[in-house]
Amino acid sequence: MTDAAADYSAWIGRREISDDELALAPALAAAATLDDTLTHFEKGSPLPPLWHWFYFLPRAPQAQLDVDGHPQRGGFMPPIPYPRRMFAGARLRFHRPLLIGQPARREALIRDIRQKSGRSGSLAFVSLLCSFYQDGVLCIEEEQDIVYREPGPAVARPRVIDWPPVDNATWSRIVTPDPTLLFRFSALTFNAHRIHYDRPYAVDEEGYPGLVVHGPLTAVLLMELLRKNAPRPVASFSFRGLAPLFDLAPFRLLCSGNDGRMSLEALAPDGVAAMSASADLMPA
Ligand SMILES: C/C(=C\C(=O)SCCNC(=O)CCNC(=O)[C@H](O)C(C)(C)COP(=O)(O)OP(=O)(O)OC[C@H]1O[C@@H](n2cnc3c(N)ncnc32)[C@H](O)[C@@H]1OP(=O)(O)O)C(=O)O
Repeated sequence: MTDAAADYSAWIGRREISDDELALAPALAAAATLDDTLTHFEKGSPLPPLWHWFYFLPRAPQAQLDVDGHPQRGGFMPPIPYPRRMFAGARLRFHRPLLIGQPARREALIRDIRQKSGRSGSLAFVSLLCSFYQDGVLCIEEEQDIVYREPGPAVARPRVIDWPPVDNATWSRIVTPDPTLLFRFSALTFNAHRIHYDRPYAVDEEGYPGLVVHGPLTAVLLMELLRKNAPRPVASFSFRGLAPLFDLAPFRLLCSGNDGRMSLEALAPDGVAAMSASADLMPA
């Protein structure tokens, strides 16, 4: 790989187009993984928000995977040399639901690449703008932040507290992130990143205390809490990963708000926020 201080401006503006038929099977597999036994899905059903992540899957041949399981950098993604890739966050606007069983298109654009200095060391953020179309109509706009970190000290195993009670106005859920859930989510997204299923790699190579929960999984679980309880569909959603979650202990999801402005959090087993998110519901 190249120098961390290298100029990656040639990657800004790069585009990648991916077409998919939005088959029924991935939606049924996602419903099983997310324990949704109530929603009936068939061809023509609207895809729940964020479930577009189960389509337009990466197609890098096995021979082109890097040691971490992601496609080698230097193709669509810039050849940033920091080895620790993480999904940092995203901001989405939902204009119209994608419909299952109909062709759709994803257009991805590298919008920005920024080098930053954080408490964990040097960071490089790649910001992707992804637009999703069906019948030529823009359905979803998503700005995604992928971060590459330099190696740092090993991350400590999380402390575990007893969860305090929540008030009646807050929707909450405790999630047990066991390896089967992480495996099924990796399979749904065709994400071969080894931190999510290869414990020796996650612990010995990347310094995590356990398997890492996918940021998009935590975001989907927060969105599911909203989808099952909110009175109206979600118009926009944004989230930021603050600290990794692991398969070592349950974590808690919280959602509260009013007038259609919702605040959401995923709390690590020690009670500290690991992801913060916000959502706006469609107007009444
Ligand atoms: C899928 C998939 C991979 C995954 O799912 S990995 C698991 C999910 N992701 C995570 O668990 C990430 C959790 N977050 C972190 O570990 C840390 O927040 C992070 C990203 C390493 C940064 O921590 P630092 O303490 O080093 O950073 P600072 O708080 O000091 O901030 C430094 C500057 O960076 C900006 N920044 C920090 N976090 C984010 C973020 N999540 N999104 C965007 N920007 C962020 C922060 O604002 C500071 O910027 P300034 O301009 O103010 O300097 C897969 O690989 O596909």
